[in-house]
Amino acid sequence: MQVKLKGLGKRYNYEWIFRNLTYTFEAGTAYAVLGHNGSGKSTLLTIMAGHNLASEGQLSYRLDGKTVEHDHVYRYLSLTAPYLELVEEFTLLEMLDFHTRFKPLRHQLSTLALIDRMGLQRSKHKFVKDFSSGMKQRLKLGLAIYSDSSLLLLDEPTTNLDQEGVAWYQEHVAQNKEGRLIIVGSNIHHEYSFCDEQLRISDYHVAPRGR
Ligand SMILES: Nc1ncnc2c1ncn2[C@@H]1O[C@H](COP(=O)(O)OP(=O)(O)OP(=O)(O)O)[C@@H](O)[C@H]1O
Repeated sequence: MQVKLKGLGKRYNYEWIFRNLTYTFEAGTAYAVLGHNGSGKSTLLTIMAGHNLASEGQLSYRLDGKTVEHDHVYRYLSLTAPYLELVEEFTLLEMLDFHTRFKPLRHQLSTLALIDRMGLQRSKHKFVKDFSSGMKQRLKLGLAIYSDSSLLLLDEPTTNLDQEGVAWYQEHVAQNKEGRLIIVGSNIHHEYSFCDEQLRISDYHVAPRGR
């Protein structure tokens, strides 16, 4: 998937978060969207995912040389972010069965094989609400990384992960990078060290009047 942003801007009420963002994210490349807390990384990722609307400018998506309509982009993307909720009332197996009904896994991976890859074999029948915060994060990442998507959006991907979890994330994202557009919203080096390109959202901030 290729995503082109042309003159993109986002404003909440009277506050411009970023403006004049013209940039092309190329297929098969991993990008880090960098910036301090509150700089607009999540806002940009949610706009690209179609969960949020830009205030000005255009976005366009292309896959294998064909334009993808905005209404269809959700079919080709997977996203993980701290604000996204899992279905707490499901067991792990139920959660995966539910998810894969809408979004199949890469390379026809079975749900049991995904559980193995997430290292959650002993928690198959555990309710998601009883998972630790690190287990929940691993599950969210597993679902995003292993969904059959050409656009993978990872917002603060190692939130709640310990050192072993971070190593797990790095290994699995590297193994599933090829051929995909990956965009990581982050300000922690170990989350985006595998990325090929960097975009600083602060380059698109608007100086307050009078400065
Ligand atoms: N729904 C909203 N309504 C009003 N303002 C919002 C809304 N969502 C985000 N903002 C504001 O937009 C700015 C950018 O927020 P955003 O969450 O995109 O930043 P971020 O770079 O992802 O931050 P962090 O690193 O803390 O996650 C902040 O000033 C935030 O308060």
